[in-house]
Amino acid sequence: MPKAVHEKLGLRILHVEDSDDHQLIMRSLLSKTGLSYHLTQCHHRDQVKTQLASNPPFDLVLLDYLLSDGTSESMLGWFTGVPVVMVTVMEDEQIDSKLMQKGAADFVCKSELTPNLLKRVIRHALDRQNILNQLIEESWHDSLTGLYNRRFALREINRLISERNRYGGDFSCAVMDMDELKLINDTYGHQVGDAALKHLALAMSSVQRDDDIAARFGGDEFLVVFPKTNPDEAQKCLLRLTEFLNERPIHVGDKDVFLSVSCGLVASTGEPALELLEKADQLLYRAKGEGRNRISSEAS
Ligand SMILES: Nc1nc2c(ncn2[C@@H]2O[C@H](COP(=O)(O)OP(=O)(O)OP(=O)(O)O)[C@@H](O)[C@H]2O)c(=O)[nH]1
Repeated sequence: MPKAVHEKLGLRILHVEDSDDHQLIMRSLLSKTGLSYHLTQCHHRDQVKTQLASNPPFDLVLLDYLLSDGTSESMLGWFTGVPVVMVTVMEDEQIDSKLMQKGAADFVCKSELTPNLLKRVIRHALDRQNILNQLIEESWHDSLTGLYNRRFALREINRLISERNRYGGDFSCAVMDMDELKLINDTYGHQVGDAALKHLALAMSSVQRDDDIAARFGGDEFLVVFPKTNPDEAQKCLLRLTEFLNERPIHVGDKDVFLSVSCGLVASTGEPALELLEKADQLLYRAKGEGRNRISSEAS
């Protein structure tokens, strides 16, 4: 059975606490939990920033609520994907629930902490984070094909647009639509239609490069984002996809059913995501209108 995170060797814990005495108490409590850990302690925000910039990511943060220069509430956003346990001098239900809503994993009172309680709080925070990470992962994927979904793809496109507009750098993007899926559904049934969509997803995953992002946008519409790629290079990837589909039909009984896609390929010029996708859609309609099974780009 795989070990839970908290049982693995060397849990990397960051403790943010401005008082030397309370740092010492936390060191002592942790040493009695039986956990195996590496502890980094910081007194103030700047030290935390330095740690975050220079260290491998932490597995858990113990964050004192009240620091010498104010509450540490705003720091909750600094530790994406890492559980943060707030440590405080006294209980306060309102602050407790406010911080939990802002993403804190737990809220514990210094005077109540014992090694056993600390161990349990750490274990629960890590388990909770694991479940959260799984949910986040699932919320970014399409359940039929396993590809990324529209939400994730749009997030990535927006990220690439910001990067491009700040630092420069080409990226391309292709909207694609399976040809004649309605006919496949009507002829062979919806299950075969589903199998066709999964086959296309397999083709996309098989030909994509590591950095490319393949997503199902919905229905029979898909999207590939090609970071750091001009349309000529992106076109080569799409041609590999076409080849894959030409060489590998899906089998329905003793029949081979060949799939094809129509694509609209565009290069980002820094416009907002929806404008970029609208341009790609127009080119996709052109590809459909010109007979399907083709790539339409701004240059073609
Ligand atoms: N099996 C299956 N069919 C789906 C799914 N999502 C959408 N469809 C079907 O896909 C078909 C898309 O039809 P159209 O938009 O007319 O496109 P098409 O038949 O592929 O024709 P062209 O795009 O013009 O080549 C519709 O019949 C939808 O019901 C799905 O998840 N599974």
